[in-house]
Amino acid sequence: MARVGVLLLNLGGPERIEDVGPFLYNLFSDPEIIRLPTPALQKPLAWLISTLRSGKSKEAYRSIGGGSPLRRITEQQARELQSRLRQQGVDATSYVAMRYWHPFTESAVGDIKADGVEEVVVLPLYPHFSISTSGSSFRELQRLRQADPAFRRLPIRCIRSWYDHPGYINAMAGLIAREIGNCEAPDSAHIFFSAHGVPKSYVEEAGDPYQKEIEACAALVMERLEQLLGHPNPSTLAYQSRVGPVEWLKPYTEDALRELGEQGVQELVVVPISFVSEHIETLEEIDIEYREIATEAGISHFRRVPALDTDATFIQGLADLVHEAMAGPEVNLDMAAQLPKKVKLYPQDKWAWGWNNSSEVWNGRLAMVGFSAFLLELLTGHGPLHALGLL
Ligand SMILES: C=CC1=C(C)c2cc3[nH]c(cc4nc(cc5[nH]c(cc1n2)c(C)c5CCC(=O)O)C(CCC(=O)O)=C4C)c(C)c3C=C
Ligand SMILES: [Fe+2]
Ligand SMILES: [Fe+2]
Repeated sequence: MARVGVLLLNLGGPERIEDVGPFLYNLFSDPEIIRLPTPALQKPLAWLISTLRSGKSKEAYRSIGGGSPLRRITEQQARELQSRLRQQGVDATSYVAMRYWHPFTESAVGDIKADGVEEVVVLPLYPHFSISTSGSSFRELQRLRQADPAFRRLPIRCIRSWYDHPGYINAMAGLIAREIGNCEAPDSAHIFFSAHGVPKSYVEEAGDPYQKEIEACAALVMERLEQLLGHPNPSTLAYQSRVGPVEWLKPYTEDALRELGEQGVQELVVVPISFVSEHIETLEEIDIEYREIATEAGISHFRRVPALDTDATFIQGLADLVHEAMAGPEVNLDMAAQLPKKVKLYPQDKWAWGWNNSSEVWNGRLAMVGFSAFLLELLTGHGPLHALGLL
């Protein structure tokens, strides 16, 4: 029997307050999170944004006990999945690969090689594919594989997304049904799916399938829930956690909550749909910020369905996914990261006159150069603006 390494991908989170700044710097250094036309500006901008954001982020992490529980929960999921697979006769060892904090992807790959694993199943702990999450981790793994012949030789089977897998859908519907059971009026409780957002351009310009997968997933969960409860409930899907000035997927969670309040909704059951573990966005953003907004909007009963964490049906669902991947063909990282349509992922370089893609790119580049020069002058205290007496 082959020794199988099950590589679980996740985002990672700061474990202590001092980690918040460096964690944010790693996150914003990733071109899959902020896409700049000029790669040389990625690191300076990551430094600037992480410095500006870290106060707000630190406050949020302080309010949930000083750090993210993501590593602890992901490692627990990994242990439970490993023992489930071993009980089912698979010689499996699970590994956790975080994208922006410890244990980093590189160290998980080092452990896989040291343990003499013979084949790898890559399982993102994101049910829905997004360029910014699974896509980014697949690319990171691709870079490591290209640089390392020993890793490249290992057969690899990647699971791209699993938003419609019965194990996951059943587990989600089961948790929601339990929460509905605690409601004052179970038949009319409003189910509110709050998914993590992404910038709208990811979907409309880069062809990110994330929104489609979220919508299909919410519909499947509602279908299964109706079977479990024996009645339909009203539902809403909205997107949370917007960062920065650009437009993200809509409706935004805060706006949808206010609208439901205006419509007279009294009892809300919030479902964190794109997350499979508790973390800052569930514990702080939903439980504290959105609860406050909902209460102000007149929603008197605000309940939140817990994240799946180590729910037994969910862990069995993950084990099924691994079995199915092992029985199927090799799926390499390129295949897993592929987008359905190639739109303007990296903007064109060729110059063309007029108000078009190319002029937008050059406007962007010139603005970035100007902005960096301004930043440099602010930091050093020397430059043309000082010479002119403007700074
Ligand atoms: C499906 C899940 C996620 C998507 C999609 C996603 C996209 C995305 N996120 C940011 C910016 C930030 N994300 C942060 C933390 C964070 N995000 C996710 C999940 C998704 N992100 C997780 C699991 C975590 C870690 C949470 C923890 O407990 O530590 C943060 C840091 C926290 C904060 O300051 O709010 C930022 C910033 C962008 C820009 C983006 C899409 C482009
Ligand atoms: Fe995020
Ligand atoms: Fe957030």
